[in-house]
Amino acid sequence: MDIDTLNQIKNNATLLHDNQRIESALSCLVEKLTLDYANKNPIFLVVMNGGLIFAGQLLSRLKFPAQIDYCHATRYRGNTSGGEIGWKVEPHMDLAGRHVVILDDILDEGHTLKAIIEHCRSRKAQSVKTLVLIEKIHDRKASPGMRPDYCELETPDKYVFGYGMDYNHYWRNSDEIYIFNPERNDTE
Ligand SMILES: O=P(O)(O)OC[C@H]1O[C@H](OP(=O)(O)OP(=O)(O)O)[C@H](O)[C@@H]1O
Ligand code: HPA
Repeated sequence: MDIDTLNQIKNNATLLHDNQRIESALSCLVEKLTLDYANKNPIFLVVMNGGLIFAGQLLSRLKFPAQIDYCHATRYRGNTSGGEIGWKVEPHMDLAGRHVVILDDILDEGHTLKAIIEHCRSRKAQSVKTLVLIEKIHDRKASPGMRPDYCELETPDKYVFGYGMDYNHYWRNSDEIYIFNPERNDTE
């Protein structure tokens, strides 16, 4: 995609959460995680690539000891609708007996988190919780009623990008979250 088109995608998008809103969501999450994990020696398992920005901004604010690992499972591959989940990198650390918090950018249909939760349980984690920046509201969840354990932001059932979430592999670097407007672009 050329640079003009990519700039147009962002100019034609609708701002959903500005940086101030995201910062206050991060502050709430820091409070909750501190209450729940300060004495638990947790592992934050970051789901690449989408969890990268959120993890960097959030985890550096935590004032208690924690370990960070990552994994990479993908099902969108730059598209705006998901396919089969594929593991690219499994968690490296020994999860047995540990409190694991899976950190990702978005819970959309939830197939990604569901697969990672099952993986952590199969490796005998003592507890497994989910922490996402944003939750998409619709009734197509991988398990009916599936919700993240920690999350402060919501989006309607639209494709969103920014703050780790990509449009066609771009714009993860935006510090705000936007709704993609397909009708204003001739890309899809
Ligand atoms: O709830 P779901 O419907 O499963 O979708 C959420 C997942 O999709 C995105 O990852 P993607 O597959 O695009 O990989 P990426 O992070 O490498 O872009 C996002 O980062 C989540 O991990
Ligand atoms: O709305 C989305 N935006 C970016 N990545 C995603 N992965 C699942 N849903 C989305």
